[in-house]
Amino acid sequence: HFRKASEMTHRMEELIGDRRFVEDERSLIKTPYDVQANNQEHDSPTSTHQIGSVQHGSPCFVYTLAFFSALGGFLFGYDTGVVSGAMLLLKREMNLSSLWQELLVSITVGAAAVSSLAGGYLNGLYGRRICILLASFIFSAGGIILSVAHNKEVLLCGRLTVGLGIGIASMTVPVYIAEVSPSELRGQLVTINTLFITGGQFVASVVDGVFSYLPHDGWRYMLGLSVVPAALQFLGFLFLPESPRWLLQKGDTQNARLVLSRIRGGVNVDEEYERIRSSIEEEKIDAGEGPVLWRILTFAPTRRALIVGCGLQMFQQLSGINTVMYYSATILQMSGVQDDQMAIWLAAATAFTNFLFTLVGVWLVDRVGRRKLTLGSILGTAVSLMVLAAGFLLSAQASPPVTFHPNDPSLHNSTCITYGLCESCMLNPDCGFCYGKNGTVVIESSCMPVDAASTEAAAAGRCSNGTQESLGVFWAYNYCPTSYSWIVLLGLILYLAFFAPGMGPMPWTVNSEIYPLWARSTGNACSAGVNWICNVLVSLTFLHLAQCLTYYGAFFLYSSLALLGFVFVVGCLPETKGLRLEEIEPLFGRQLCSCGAGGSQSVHYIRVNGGNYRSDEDVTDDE
Ligand SMILES: O[C@H]1[C@H](O)[C@@H](O)[C@H](O)[C@@H](O)[C@H]1O
Repeated sequence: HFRKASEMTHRMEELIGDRRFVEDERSLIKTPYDVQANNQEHDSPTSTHQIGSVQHGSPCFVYTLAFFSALGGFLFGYDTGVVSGAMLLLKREMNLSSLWQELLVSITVGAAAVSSLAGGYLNGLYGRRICILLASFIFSAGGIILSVAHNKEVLLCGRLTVGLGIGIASMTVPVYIAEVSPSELRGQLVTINTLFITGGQFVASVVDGVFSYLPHDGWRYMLGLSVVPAALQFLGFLFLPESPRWLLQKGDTQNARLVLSRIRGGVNVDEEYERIRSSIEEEKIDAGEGPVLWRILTFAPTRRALIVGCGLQMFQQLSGINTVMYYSATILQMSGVQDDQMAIWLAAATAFTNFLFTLVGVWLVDRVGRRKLTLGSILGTAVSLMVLAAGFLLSAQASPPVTFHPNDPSLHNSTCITYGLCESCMLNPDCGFCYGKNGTVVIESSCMPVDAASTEAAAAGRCSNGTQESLGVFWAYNYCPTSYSWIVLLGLILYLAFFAPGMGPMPWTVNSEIYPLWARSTGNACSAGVNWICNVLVSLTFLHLAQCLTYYGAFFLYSSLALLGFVFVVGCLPETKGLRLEEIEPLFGRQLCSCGAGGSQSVHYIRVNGGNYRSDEDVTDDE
């Protein structure tokens, strides 16, 4: 290896006449082909091209691989999205208390947090393919349990099972896609996984809408339908190959070369194969001793990558995406949609908007790059959250007063009748606002306890049959009638337009590429774990937060967190567009929080004497 390296060094010196491309003898040797490849990648991000002796053939097979893997993303989106509609039917049929409803929703996310962490270990040991097979098997089992459940305990068991599948899929799929993709398509293909997540959420809301017309057992179809994509993925992966990078790391060189050439359409893969192999050799020196997490934390470049990866995932969730999605039906109700069935369909429209703008992200990621896309997205997200908050603030200030306190003795113990404003009445989940209208002016309003069976009606009085427009009686649960609702609606649309192309997919995409192979499974497991933990945290605290800070306070808080995220991204996220996976680790060799600006393609990093990476321009000949 050493002799070959020296010969190549000499040849390169002859060819290019300087030492700019010559790195220390253990590291990758950049040939003029690499430079040409980089230039070509920038010129035409998706074209089929020829680099010296290396041809990149048709990416058809890679698209097939990405499709079958991204079914994992679809199931992630479907299973997290379908539950809200299913719950409307379930709570009636199984007589679920609010504690049970919360349990059934959050056990899935909690299980995903645990299994994403465990997925790192499984990935390293058994490979990406086995983990994807395992996840789709678990998804199928979970779907079957849910569709045949006859009591709430079995339901809980089913929801826990699908959560386990979601966690493993969420950390494995982006890694697998990144490892099989050619660098010029990698961003786009990994982002397709998030497109499938939001697609799954959209399909779930449509399925919810359709089966909500089926009062008995509709939920069985909603929850059970996930078996179809899960089985499809399982069958597909029986025939699809393992990641060549993982195979090489495990020393299975023959299969690694075979798979690589199959994925690249049978073209000459010598150069790519050699590059991966030499980078694995080199990593053995970096990797050191002890448990992987310890090695990641004690080696500066991987520690920095982990901070960036976990930080991005944390800020994705802290900018409140799942609250906004969950809350969209209410936001839309505030804008004047009274009918519940209509609200379900409008929530589907929100999910579709999220999906549509993720598609914009797929188109942009390899064109403008990860850094610019994330920066624009998080800044826009922060501003839209402010618009949302301002809408809620204005609505709260114009909140109609309670003018009528019913004298029904059965209500005397209820706190609802003590409120003086719609705003405070609406913030208590046990109460709703019952009112009449004179034109657009609210008249004869009262705050009433909610019916035990459904939030669509009051427990007593004029609104005990819900809204009856013909009688001029309106029931508002979770919102107040307001003339500022258009601002809230505008905020919602802006939020999705900014969040979905960048902050939605980029944390997953960036995490799939920033770790060296030895640290990739564990790094992704940790960052996916952070995503799920923050997801639980935000969803469980939202209602309490809204009660303490009111809605506008909560959204202002999310907006400030998004601004903090912007500062983090400015300082810490380097550009990885067009770089090969093996070329990304050096970007983290620089000091954290100055690497962002150093994301330029023209800087070459050199690991000096087996230690830290430095820009080639800073390294002296002696070093
Ligand atoms: O990237 C995804 C996507 O943005 C989803 O819409 C959201 O529900 C998930 O939490 C997130 O991880």
